[in-house]
Amino acid sequence: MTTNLSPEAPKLTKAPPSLGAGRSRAKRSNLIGFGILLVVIVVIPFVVTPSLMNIAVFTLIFALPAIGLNLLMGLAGQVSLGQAAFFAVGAYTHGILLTKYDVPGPLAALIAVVVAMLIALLVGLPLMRLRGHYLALATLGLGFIVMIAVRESEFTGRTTGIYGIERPEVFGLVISSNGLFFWFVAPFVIVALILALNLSRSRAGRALSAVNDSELAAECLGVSTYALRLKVLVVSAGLAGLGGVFYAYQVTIVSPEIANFHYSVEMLLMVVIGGLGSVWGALAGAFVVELLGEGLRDVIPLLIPNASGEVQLVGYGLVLIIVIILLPGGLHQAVTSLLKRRRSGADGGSGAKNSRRPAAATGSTSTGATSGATSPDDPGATSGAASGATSPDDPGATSPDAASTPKHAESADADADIASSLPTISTPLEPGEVILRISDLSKQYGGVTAVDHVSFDVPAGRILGLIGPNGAGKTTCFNMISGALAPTTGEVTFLGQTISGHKPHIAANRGLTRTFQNLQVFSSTDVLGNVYMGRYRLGRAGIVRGMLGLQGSEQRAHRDTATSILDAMRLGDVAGTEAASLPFGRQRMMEVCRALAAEPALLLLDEPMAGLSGHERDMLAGLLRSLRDAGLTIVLVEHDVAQVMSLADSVAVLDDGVLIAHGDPESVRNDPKVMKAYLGTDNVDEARSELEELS
Ligand SMILES: Nc1ncnc2c1ncn2[C@@H]1O[C@H](COP(=O)(O)OP(=O)(O)OP(=O)(O)O)[C@@H](O)[C@H]1O
Repeated sequence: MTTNLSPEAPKLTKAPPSLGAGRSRAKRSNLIGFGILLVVIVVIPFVVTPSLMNIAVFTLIFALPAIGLNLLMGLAGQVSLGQAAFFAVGAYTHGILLTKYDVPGPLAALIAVVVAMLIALLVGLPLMRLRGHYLALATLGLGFIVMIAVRESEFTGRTTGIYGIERPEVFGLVISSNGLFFWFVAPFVIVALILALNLSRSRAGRALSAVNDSELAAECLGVSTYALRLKVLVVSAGLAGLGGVFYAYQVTIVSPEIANFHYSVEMLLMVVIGGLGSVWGALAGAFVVELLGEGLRDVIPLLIPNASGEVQLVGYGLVLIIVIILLPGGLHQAVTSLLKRRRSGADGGSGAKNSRRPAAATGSTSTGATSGATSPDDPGATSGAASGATSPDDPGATSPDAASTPKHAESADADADIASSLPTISTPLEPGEVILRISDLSKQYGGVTAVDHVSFDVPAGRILGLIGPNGAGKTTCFNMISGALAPTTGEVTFLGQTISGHKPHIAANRGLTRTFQNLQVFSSTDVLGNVYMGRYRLGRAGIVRGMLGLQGSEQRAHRDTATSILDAMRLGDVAGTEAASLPFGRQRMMEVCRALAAEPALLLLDEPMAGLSGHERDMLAGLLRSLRDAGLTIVLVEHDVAQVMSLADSVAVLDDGVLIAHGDPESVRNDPKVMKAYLGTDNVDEARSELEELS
């Protein structure tokens, strides 16, 4: 059963974060980008015509809200249709403070940005708890509220707005010309670009990308989706507010129209044209939309005489549709595919032979989202992404024995030794003490009782096998333990604290990690990026540190650990490969690596052997034994009864949601109720011989 917590991410192609070889290439590209930008900024005021200068100034002004919106949509997966509201709040606050209260410009700007952020916080606090497109609807409403409020209020100048805003002064020099103003705004845009780039590469940025791939998996690794998204909304509004400040300076009049839906559509268009998730794309998109706006202003009156300004929206709408259809990854996709083609032409295709190189992270942005494969809009999508590797297109994947077994088969001893190369396990309990208590747990789906008043304890440092026929309620039980589902009745306590009814990150941050029956792969990143995400709960750097780029050493340490886990688990050769393109068996092993990277005290494994080759099964079984011996507690849902019986210290059996047996493997194997559940016969001798055959 797949549970997906987030149905709301947009389905546009998103620029993927790479943690493998593409990372240094991205750094180099950014440096080149900033070099070019600096030259352009210095040169433009000397070479362009006044009308182009005007476009250039508005490009920089609107790049700020566009960068913010891009963070919100591309990184946090939240669509906002009201970015103009925060822009307007910034512009109005700044204008009012300057003209009515004579507040110095820098202080007024700071207050304007803070006010925009506070309003975003107020809007986001209730909304970010909801799933779906509520933020889009609410922000759309917010735009109308701001527009009507300023239009109706005397304080904000009604329809006339706030006028008489003077151009800023820097060291006594009035920034009067467009060229000077362009240079005045440019440093702020550069800083915004740096902060946004840092954020998208940071621990928080990677977590948000992971949330967009699979909210459930990210939450189960300790990511608080709500808190992260709320913070990004606030940052995004701050950038919009800053854009509003410069807008107020530039036009010197702030009127209600700036909160108009029209501007929100423009900002949305900037993000989509630039490429969702691409920080540079937001700047490029701002330029294209400003240019387009200027063009449409000239063209529309020729085509439709007496057309109102609103008709321009039709033009934007058409461009939006064309871009979504023809270039879902926007300019970012166009540029990266071009560069990739040139690169592969330059090395005569030799790059493809290097399996450590990320196949898509460096260029192709299309894999996950164009197919919708990782969109949380589609609950089956992530497993689809995973199973994409098992499709008939990938024959190797459907026969994992052939595809996923490393050529150099290692000895069983070496397999069992893997555990010693993994992060140390620290369980705060003595072996045998209760680490997980399940009390009277039930789950009702309408008339279906998936789990029926189940109670059992899991002792620390042991492997508990949870078995049962199809539909017995095993996954539902797992989902309630990990927090993916709220129980109808009952309680789950982990390390003495109640975790049931809380979001999965609560249990995850206490040391409970899980894998999934239907794989939940973070398909927007590479294999290393997936395992790196397992380290999330052990990191400390938040959004601010991430934006300031002050988490390098923490990231390096986690990346090194993730690399050594992959090496230990014989996946080092695919560290830089796009995760969703791995054969099914290796994806499953990667999920196990990701879970182990979290250094859990309790590991829930949902059918970890499914789809593995014989060698991989043996390797995993050896690994689980070693991990148990090292102190890790494991709860294992598995259909391979023989494996469970040989691995588990105790076994719990569910049938039709009811716990029908719980004890050591031998007593469970001989329990008539278990035999009946599995084999449908009360005849103990007949059942026993059939069970023996099965084992
Ligand atoms: N979201 C849902 N809505 C309605 N019924 C559900 C839902 N999820 C699970 N069920 C039902 O609850 C029961 C238990 O399902 P669950 O997936 O937990 O079983 P399972 O033991 O994990 O099965 P399997 O081994 O086939 O994965 C089944 O009858 C299933 O149809």
